[in-house]
Amino acid sequence: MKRRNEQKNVICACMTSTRNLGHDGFPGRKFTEASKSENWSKEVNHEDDSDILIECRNVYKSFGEKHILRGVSFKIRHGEAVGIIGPSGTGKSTILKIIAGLLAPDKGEVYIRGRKRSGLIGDDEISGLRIGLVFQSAALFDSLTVRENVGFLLYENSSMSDDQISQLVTENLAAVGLKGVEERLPSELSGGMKKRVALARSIICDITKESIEPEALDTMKTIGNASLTRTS
Ligand SMILES: Nc1ncnc2c1ncn2[C@@H]1O[C@H](COP(=O)(O)OP(=O)(O)OP(=O)(O)O)[C@@H](O)[C@H]1O
Repeated sequence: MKRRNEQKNVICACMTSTRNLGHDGFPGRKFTEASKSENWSKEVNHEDDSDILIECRNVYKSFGEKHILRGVSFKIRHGEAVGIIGPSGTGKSTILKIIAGLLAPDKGEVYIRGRKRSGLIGDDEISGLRIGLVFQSAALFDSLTVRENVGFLLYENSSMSDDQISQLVTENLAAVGLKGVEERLPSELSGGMKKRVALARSIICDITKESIEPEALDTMKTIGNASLTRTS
């Protein structure tokens, strides 16, 4: 994954070798020395906290008797791209859902750009935090073409013409390395291509946010299972 723009920041949850972090001039930082979430707090000390975009403080989350997150604390700074690494079922997606406001923590706090997230994503007071999601399952609409999936929000909620939307869709697909797939159905794509289509859908929301109703943006953010969160 390469950073295209200094203003974009990406957090991802994945199962990948730690050696992939920090390559290609890409600032990687490892939270986890072990899979347990209580070890996620290890991080480099910075003197200046003014560039913190996302901060989790002592976050706890259980599902019934399963204590998944036990005091997770970390800060993510402007310009950083951070991978959360760990075995399946250790809570990577759970912490992303909490950051994005799809789940509430049992205890602890999440700050986005210094603002405490005290509710879920649909709450008025936190609208406009501009967190985009790409879902683990891609969460594409099976019966819609790639063009319709990526432009979904715009077709439904903007005043843009079909031609304008179409052009934006093509540009955003090209930005994620996909060309000539606009008229395909999701079933005709590989798993990786589906993920990139989902990423294009997330990016298009950000680029065109001025022309979209705020409530529609919130709706778009809540579909599916998050594996990657992007803020700008
Ligand atoms: N809504 C839920 N209800 C009950 N249990 C849940 C719920 N969501 C997640 N869990 C449980 O919490 C644990 C952590 O799930 P999570 O999806 O965060 O793991 P993960 O680290 O992202 O896993 P993977 O790498 O396999 O995607 C798992 O045991 C899962 O079964």
